[in-house]
Amino acid sequence: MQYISTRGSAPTLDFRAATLAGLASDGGLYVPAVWPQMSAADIRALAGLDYVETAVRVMTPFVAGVLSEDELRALCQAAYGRFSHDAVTPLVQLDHRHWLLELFHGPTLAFKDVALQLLGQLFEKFLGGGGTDLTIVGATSGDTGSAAIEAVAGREHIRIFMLHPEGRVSDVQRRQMTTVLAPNVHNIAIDGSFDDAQAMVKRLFGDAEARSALTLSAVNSINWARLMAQIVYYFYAAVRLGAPGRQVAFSVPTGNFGDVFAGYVAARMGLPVARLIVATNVNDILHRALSSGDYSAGSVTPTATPSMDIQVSSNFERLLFDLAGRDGAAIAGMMDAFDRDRAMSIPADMLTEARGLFSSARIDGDAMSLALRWAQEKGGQIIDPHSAVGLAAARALEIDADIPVVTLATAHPAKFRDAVERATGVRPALPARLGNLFDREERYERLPGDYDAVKAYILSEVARG
Ligand SMILES: Cc1ncc(COP(=O)(O)O)c(C=O)c1O
Ligand SMILES: N[C@@H](CCOP(=O)(O)O)C(=O)O
Repeated sequence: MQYISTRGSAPTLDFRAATLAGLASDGGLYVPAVWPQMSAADIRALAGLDYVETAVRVMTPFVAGVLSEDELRALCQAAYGRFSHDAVTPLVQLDHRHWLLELFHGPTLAFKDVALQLLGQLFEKFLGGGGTDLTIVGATSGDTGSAAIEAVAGREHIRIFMLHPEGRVSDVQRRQMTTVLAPNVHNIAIDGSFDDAQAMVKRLFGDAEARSALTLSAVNSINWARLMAQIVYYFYAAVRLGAPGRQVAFSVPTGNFGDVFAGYVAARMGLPVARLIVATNVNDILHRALSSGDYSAGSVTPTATPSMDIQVSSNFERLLFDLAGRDGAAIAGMMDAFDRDRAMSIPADMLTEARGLFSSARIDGDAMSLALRWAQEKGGQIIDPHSAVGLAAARALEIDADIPVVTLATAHPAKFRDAVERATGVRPALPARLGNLFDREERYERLPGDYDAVKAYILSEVARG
């Protein structure tokens, strides 16, 4: 499989090179040159397979030419052997038509582990012979940070710098990052939003001085390998609910558009996805884009769902690329204009096509709390606020009654104990696997929301060795 950039002018790469590159050199995002296809028979054959075997069948075409099926299987076994549930991503039924897909049974209790545990293995495999020292620079609104740090802490040939918006992640999320004291881990709290942090990361990739001093890679969902691993659980869930003989709808709490884009890829590969519901909090750029074509970024409003406090959704570019007929030059033009104006209008024909599969809803704090209580009272589940945004959207939108609706439960409720307690009266206990999180020493650097200051810090830390 070859990978091409959404902006059309970066070199075409194989899976290994695309994974190590993270972001394309023209500022675009890598996508497979073609979407692999799974026939109804291929999908039917997934019935009864465990998570690892499902992962191998779904991901093999994406790694073709770089990893054999057996190599991929070994990496998946190592990655998913660290999950606390045998099913890796179990389905839980809430009522006659609503289901939760629990994606938080990995080491850091959020869906990010599903991809980042595998990405850690891939980095190790690709750098195994030594030679290259990789500098990973990432931005997090809370969950990617700890999952990425967990996946690479202590690994040789890798250094990670993780930027988070100071004061805008939960105390559990912050401590999951800042109490990892491995020498290759650098946490940076910036004065700004996740969007500011993400913009700095992307700018670094385009900075000639930084590129000559560092071999950069990415752990955010701008890295294709992140999304590839997330496609698997759409197949795993849908097959358990009757695919390919039955359509399934998914509701996805959305921020950077990575998780729901993985669902889009599953649909493009042949999975019978009736609808993908893009559920946003009040930072609703994606809801506005999909409902009215208005893709304009306002400022970020802090909410009880901090991981989704995002206004510039990187992976939306990957959808636009497909909607524009894979015209890289057109996307480069659109994205340049967006960078300049922080706003764009989605052309009507592209919007109509997107709406054939995507619906959207904006869920405010009250609706989120109501969904938390509904899950508690009707479904017997204490869920996290992000998952509640997805559930609220799933219940608000009309989907044919015979189609099961799966809400992606993206984080464990214990990561957001205060918000869950406010809505439900229940304070979720921290799972034992987090250990003595609140007794451990924290270490992080505080920096202004200034690109030059962040770049100087990264370059000086790398130079110190
Ligand atoms: C708990 C949680 N839910 C939902 C999201 C949104 O996912 P995405 O950014 O892939 O849209 C995130 C962060 O990305 C998250 O951490
Ligand atoms: N919600 C994320 C934000 C970064 O998204 P990513 O999926 O692109 O890494 C977080 O928790 O950090």
